[in-house]
Amino acid sequence: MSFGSVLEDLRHRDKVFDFMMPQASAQLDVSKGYILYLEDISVSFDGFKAINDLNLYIKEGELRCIIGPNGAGKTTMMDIITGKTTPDKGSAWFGQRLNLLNMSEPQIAEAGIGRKFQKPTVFEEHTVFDNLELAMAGDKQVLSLLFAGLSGEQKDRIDEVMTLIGLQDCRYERAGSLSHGQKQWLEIGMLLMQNPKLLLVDEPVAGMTHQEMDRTAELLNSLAGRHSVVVVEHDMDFVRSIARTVTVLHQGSVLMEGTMDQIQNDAKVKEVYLGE
Ligand SMILES: Nc1ncnc2c1ncn2[C@@H]1O[C@H](COP(=O)(O)OP(=O)(O)OP(=O)(O)O)[C@@H](O)[C@H]1O
Repeated sequence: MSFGSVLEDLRHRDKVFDFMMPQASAQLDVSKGYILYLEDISVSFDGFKAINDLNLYIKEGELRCIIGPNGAGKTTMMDIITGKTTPDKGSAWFGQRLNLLNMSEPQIAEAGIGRKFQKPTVFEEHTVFDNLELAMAGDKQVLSLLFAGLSGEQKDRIDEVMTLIGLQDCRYERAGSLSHGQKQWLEIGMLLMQNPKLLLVDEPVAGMTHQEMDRTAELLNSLAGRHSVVVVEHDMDFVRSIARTVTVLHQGSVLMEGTMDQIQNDAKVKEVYLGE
């Protein structure tokens, strides 16, 4: 990776700064087994209640899927967790000790909440390896990394993540030449370089082939346990293939939580969500 090309990217890509957060804070306390608590959260936009007394609890290490019709409040909920939107009322805690409503977006990222947006935003001109290297660097470390090179431990970490996301054979390929699915995995890998405790993933399989979807299901399943993962997804086959617990949002509140079978057989869900 050349110094000039990285500076060029830094000039043109605000997004790079998201990848340069230091690793998860030591303050996270999950001794009660839960990593996220959202309680009685409401938020209105111009008088319209996008989130309405929402309660949601995520256990440490769990993989949760959130579904719901358009406008149910899924994106707004993610925005509240990451500090982009401040609710009108309610509380949001990351573990027992970190009050998300008192933290800025960078502080929340630094504390260990990583978010993957729907559209992949990898550095197209850089290789897979370099993308992961850049993602690993803290904002003060990027220049020293360029000059001093990587330690053995850092190289091992990049290799580990590259294998996890299934791109070990593409390490020297330009990210721009990867398939859509591979770019999505690379971006998940870039998030993992920050070692987040909670990963929020927005519609990961939109636009993927069936094969890519299967691989993504495997990847997200393999992350659960070491990370807590919240996936917002519209594709029901995919949700069925990964989720143990599914939460249905409707009009800014939780309509139901349960297994996919329970949800698909629930009369309320059929009425409001499946339109039956
Ligand atoms: N900044 C905003 N200003 C005004 N209204 C907003 C704003 N953000 C969201 N909304 C409204 O709040 C409601 C919830 O939107 P949100 O995007 O959270 O839903 P969603 O479940 O993510 O939907 P989709 O599945 O379509 O992405 C929608 O009616 C939306 O129009």
